[in-house]
This record gives sequence, C-alpha cells and structure tokens, in this order.
Amino acid sequence: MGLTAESSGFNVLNKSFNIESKNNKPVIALAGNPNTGKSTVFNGLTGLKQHTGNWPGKTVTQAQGLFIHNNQEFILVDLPGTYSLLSNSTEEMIARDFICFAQPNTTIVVTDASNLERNLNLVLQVMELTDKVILCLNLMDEAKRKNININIEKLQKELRIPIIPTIARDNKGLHKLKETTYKICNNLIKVKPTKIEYSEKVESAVAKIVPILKANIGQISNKVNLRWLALRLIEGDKTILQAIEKYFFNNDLSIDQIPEGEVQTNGVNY
Ligand SMILES: Nc1nc2c(ncn2[C@@H]2O[C@H](COP(=O)(O)OP(=O)(O)OP(=O)(O)O)[C@@H](O)[C@H]2O)c(=O)[nH]1
Ligand SMILES: [Mg+2]
Repeated sequence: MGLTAESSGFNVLNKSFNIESKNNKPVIALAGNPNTGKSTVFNGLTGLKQHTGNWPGKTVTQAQGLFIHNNQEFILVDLPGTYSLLSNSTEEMIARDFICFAQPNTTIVVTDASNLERNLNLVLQVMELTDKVILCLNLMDEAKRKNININIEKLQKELRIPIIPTIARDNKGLHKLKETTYKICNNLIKVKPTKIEYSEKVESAVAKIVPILKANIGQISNKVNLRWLALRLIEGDKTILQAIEKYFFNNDLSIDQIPEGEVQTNGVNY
C-alpha cells in the first residue's frame, strides 16, 4: 500500500488530531513535564483560558488556539504533561504521536527552571525526535527564589537549541518566545540540536536498522525520524509500529496483532 495524499503531515493533523491548518498556518506544540506552566504559556500566547492549577495532570488531551506574531497566524497546541515520550501512558502516547506524526513546525518544551535536571530528560527526547525545538525555561521566579542560577548560555551551547527564560504567570519572556518561534517557522534561524550518541553496540544496531527501514518504508521515511524509530524498535516498543499503521495506513491494529520479531502487516514490512 502506497502513501496517499491522506498520509501527508497536515492530513494526519486534521484527521487524527482534529487540527485544521488552513492556508498552511504553522503548528506549534507545547510539550513539557506536568505542572511546568504549559497551559499558562498557552493562555498567555493565545488569550484563551485553558484550565491551569497547581497540581499535575490537568490537561489530558491536546487543546488548541491561535496566536498572531508579525502578522502571521500560528496554531498552538497544548499537549498533556509527560515525563517522557516512551509510551508508558496515554498522555505520553498523545504527546509522542503528535510530535512524531503530526510533525509540528516547532515544539516548545516548557520546563520548570527550579527543577531543571528532571525536566531535561524530556527535552533530550524531543531533541531526538525533531530539530525544531525551543526550550522554554519557565518558573524563573521560583528558581530565583530557591537561589538556583542557570547558565543559560552554557546550556544553549551544550544543547544547541534556543533557550528562552520566562515567568509565564506574569507574561514575562513570552514575546521573545513568539519571536523565536516565528524565526524557526520561517527558516530565519536553523536549529540543529546536539545528537545524543549511544554505546557502540546500540549505534551499530541503529546503523543496520535504518537502511532496512528506508528500504521497507521508504515512502514514509521523510515523515518519520528513522533513527528515532530504530531506537524504539531496539527497545522493543510495539506501540510505535501500531502508531505507524494507524497514522499512515489507516490500520487500527490492536497490540496483539503486532507480532514479535520480524513484522509484516498490511501497510509495511518492518
Ligand atoms: N511562580 C510561577 N508560577 C507559575 C508560572 N507559570 C505557571 N505558574 C503556575 O504553575 C501552576 C501550573 O501551571 P499550568 O499552566 O496549569 O501547568 P501545566 O504544565 O499546564 O500543567 P498540566 O496540564 O497539569 O501538566 C499554576 O498554578 C500556574 O499559575 C511562573 O512562571 N511562575
Ligand atoms: Mg496544562
């Protein structure tokens, strides 16, 4: 089964995530750990009133709104809070599938500056999945209150992605966040995040798997990050195969229908 117009990124957006991007408006995803201020950033940028509060897990499905910057309209999608993209929960799968298959033009990872180390785990995972990432360092007031000093310049050099400090509750830093998003979407800045290298054994397995994937799912290879996909396959994550079948080939398979080992389904050979 070949790819059809239906499988293009925008159709996946439209059909699977109920996001209609008329006139090719850029789509921006807001990802992040629970309770880092994603919905506060969302409300600050869109003027909408997504539910916020001081407990994790308030946003359970994605919400969407519009913001305008330099006369350009952007669709902003508030994703549920997740600690990782490793499909351990429905929220993680929603966030993973959105970033992987809907391919937003930019993903903003909202982090808690007063608890950065734990938050960086998700940042690294998003960087592995897409180049177009911004790190929003939110709750800078809380970090200051706790005497936490972050060397933003050094972190930016390490990660090689733009880092924008914000205090979303006070609307601070949001203009810069919009400006950076605008520049990435319009190719005024090009982001090339630091590549995460694994052990020799894993890297050599990835090097073997990627060409096989290319040969077998060449038709979608520009729509999924094959290195990332190879890493998930090495982990034995069957939900990713299920997701490919769903988003690209309209096959809603249950996880039991995805066999172990060599896999051949209606859509593709893995
Ligand atoms: N001090 C301070 N509080 C903030 C800031 N940004 C957001 N908050 C507060 O942090 C709490 C959580 O904010 P939300 O926007 O609901 O967080 P979220 O990431 O959407 O949370 P989930 O949807 O549950 O994952 C709320 O009480 C906000 O008012 C900030 O920059 N500084
Ligand atoms: Mg929220």
